[in-house]
Amino acid sequence: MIELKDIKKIYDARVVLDIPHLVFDLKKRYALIGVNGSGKTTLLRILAGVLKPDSGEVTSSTPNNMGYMPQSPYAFRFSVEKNVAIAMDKEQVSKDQVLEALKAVGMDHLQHAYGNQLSGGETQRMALARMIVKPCNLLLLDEPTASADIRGTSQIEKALLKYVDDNNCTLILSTHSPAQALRLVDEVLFLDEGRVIEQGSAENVLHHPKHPVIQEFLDHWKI
Ligand SMILES: Nc1ncnc2c1ncn2[C@@H]1O[C@H](COP(=O)(O)OP(=O)(O)OP(=O)(O)O)[C@@H](O)[C@H]1O
Repeated sequence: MIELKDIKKIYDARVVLDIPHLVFDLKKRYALIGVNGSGKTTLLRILAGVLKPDSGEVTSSTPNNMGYMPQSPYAFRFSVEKNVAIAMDKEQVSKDQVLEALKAVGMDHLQHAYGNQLSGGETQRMALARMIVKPCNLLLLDEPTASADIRGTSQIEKALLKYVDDNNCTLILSTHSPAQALRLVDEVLFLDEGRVIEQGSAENVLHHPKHPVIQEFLDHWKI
């Protein structure tokens, strides 16, 4: 398990993340949901170890071989296939593996294009291929389909689920889409102003929320 104790992140005297205690079960898949600025990225960055909390600690019961995809992934100024291969050590790189990862996210037709000339949705898919080209046991994804269209979203979700199953991997992602959380994860953590205000099965939190803030959030999704 991954355990967070007394985590606080403060910017300009404002507490943007305040998590007294939180446990992630390594066998489960989680979604962080909440409005803009509720602390999803901050929490993911602390879990990934790229941001230090101002207080508290994160501990893990097993060593983590982690993959972290930020909200705006980096695209290098060379080919898409090289952008993906860069995730691996030189001696490990196999062209077939790279192509397979690109195929899984529907990007194989762009393998020779320049990484830095892709659209936003294509860049996101390339970055996801970079994640899934190598095995890991903890995948942290910050809004992995934010720039993808409906077809891209479905391709990414399919590739993600397969990867997580094949690698027995813990998944923690942030999303704005309750429907996506219901498709992908076991548990939802709903964040509001830096606090987890509700946690439970995706079904319970998103179909039977206890907190009025969550109900209001969900009302915006009704069509
Ligand atoms: N480097 C920083 N300096 C000052 N404030 C910051 C910094 N990084 C984040 N914040 C603030 O912390 C709060 C939480 O930001 P965070 O990016 O975690 O939110 P989020 O839930 O991921 O939002 P979004 O849905 O827009 O991605 C926001 O109010 C943001 O303005």
